[in-house]
Amino acid sequence: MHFSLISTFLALINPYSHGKAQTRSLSAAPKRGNSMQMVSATMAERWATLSSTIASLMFAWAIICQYSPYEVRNIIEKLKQRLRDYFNPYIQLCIHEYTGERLKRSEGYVLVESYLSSITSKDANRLRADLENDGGNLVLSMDEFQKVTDEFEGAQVWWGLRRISASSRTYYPEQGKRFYKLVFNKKHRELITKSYLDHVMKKGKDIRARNRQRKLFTNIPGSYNKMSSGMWSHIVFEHPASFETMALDPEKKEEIVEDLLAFSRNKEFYQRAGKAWKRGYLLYGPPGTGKSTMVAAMANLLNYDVYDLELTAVRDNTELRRLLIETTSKSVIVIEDIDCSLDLTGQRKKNKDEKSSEEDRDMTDEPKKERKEEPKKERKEVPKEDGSSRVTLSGLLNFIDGIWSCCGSERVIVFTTNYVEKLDHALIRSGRMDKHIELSYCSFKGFKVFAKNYLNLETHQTFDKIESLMGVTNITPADVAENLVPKSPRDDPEKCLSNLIRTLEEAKEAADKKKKAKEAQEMIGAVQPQDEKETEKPE
Ligand SMILES: Nc1ncnc2c1ncn2[C@@H]1O[C@H](COP(=O)(O)OP(=O)(O)OP(=O)(O)O)[C@@H](O)[C@H]1O
Ligand SMILES: [Mg+2]
Repeated sequence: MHFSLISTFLALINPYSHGKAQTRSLSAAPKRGNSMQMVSATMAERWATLSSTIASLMFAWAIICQYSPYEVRNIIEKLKQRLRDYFNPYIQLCIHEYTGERLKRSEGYVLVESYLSSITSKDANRLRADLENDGGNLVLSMDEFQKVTDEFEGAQVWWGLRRISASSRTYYPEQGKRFYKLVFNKKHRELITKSYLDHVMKKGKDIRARNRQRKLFTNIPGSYNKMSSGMWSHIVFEHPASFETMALDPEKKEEIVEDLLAFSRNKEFYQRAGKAWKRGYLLYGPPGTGKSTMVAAMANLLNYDVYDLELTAVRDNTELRRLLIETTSKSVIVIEDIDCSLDLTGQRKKNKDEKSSEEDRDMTDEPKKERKEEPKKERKEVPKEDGSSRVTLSGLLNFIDGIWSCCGSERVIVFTTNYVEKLDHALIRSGRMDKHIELSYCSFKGFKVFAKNYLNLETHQTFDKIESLMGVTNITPADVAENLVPKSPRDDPEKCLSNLIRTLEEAKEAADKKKKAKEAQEMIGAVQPQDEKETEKPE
């Protein structure tokens, strides 16, 4: 069968072949009795002829391709492609790594990469492990020229990573252009192009969100990476604080956690109510009571980035607005120690002073004409002329809930302060700072959280003493933590607890002394006027 086909083919393509003579010689061969030798000789000749014919054809094709006009070549190429498509039952879809002028990595490519990282490890023989952008988790992905199979609603698809080698003239000649190739059967076209690709993008987003490295941003110039193009510079946010490790009353802790979770899950509510999807928290209390720690715990709970806004480094209200615009969704924007960040109440106080002096003038007989002519603009917050920040209270109020605050969503704004009474009421009213959380001295319940986390103790014979001492002394969680931290390898839980008891006793003694001194002073104060009267009498 094969021989006849080959000979027919040769006869067709080579009119000068000796097909007939050879056929004749084949049929005559048995008569001569040396058939085997003859067959092999003839086959060798035919193979030689065939290969020389193929070589000639290829040569001719190369000449045609090179010297025929561009239009002809184009037509041939199109015909070839159509012929291939006609017989090919599969569809091929490419997702390239870079879009445009290599400026930006394609989001689709990144999501496919994330999606495939979940299935490649099962299938591909060669894997690649990459660190996430900021040096976080190792992410596995398939290496080049590997293929993995996936299935979706009964349809089978094949993914492959390919590379077109780049010319030496490109900017990244060593990299070439990478792309993912998806191959599937024509009959699944609808299913794959709609549902399957949606599924890939959704799952890719989920995986990316899980592997995402959260960032801590600051607006202090040149503080972190100087390569940062925007107004914020950042580092990876890796604070270990969590609500589990925070020493707080369990009820209070639960209330805060529920409030935060309700906020993050209430997208529909905010949309329905026509409110910007943001929430303000004011954390106040003495130093060392865990305000900054709680900000970190909030960000970790919600899986948000943190923007640490240093108000004194912001030049004016315009810059403040620009900073706000550059923040992303899913973030905690924190202004620490807001009472000492800027003299935000100063302007208002000044206005109040002006107002009161005006009222004073009203009391006097100053001519009314002059007062009417007083330009109104002078009453506005006047920016400072020196190099310091010119952010005003109204600028900050607008930052929190002005019209610009809606560009972006799912944002938590946190102010921390040691002196809540110093703050302007407008700054902390509901709608701006929706929830006020007081963080105070350590309670016994808070101490038990420390004992569990630091010393792995649920109960101990000293706990009663500690409870009674804590009832009469104020000690900050920071001080409790400091006493419970082992300072040397020999420090066991007993030692740490006795350290704490000593600190508590000392604090109690100091408080008692202070109290006695105060009482004595009050006594003196009560007695003094009488003495003074007595001394006055003889005079
Ligand atoms: N409630 C708490 N739970 C757990 N640790 C705490 C708590 N409060 C304070 N700490 C510990 O004390 C240290 C200081 O706390 P933190 O910096 O959060 O206090 P702060 O209230 O922000 O103080 P400041 O007002 O001076 O900024 C932290 O390192 C933390 O370990
Ligand atoms: Mg702090």
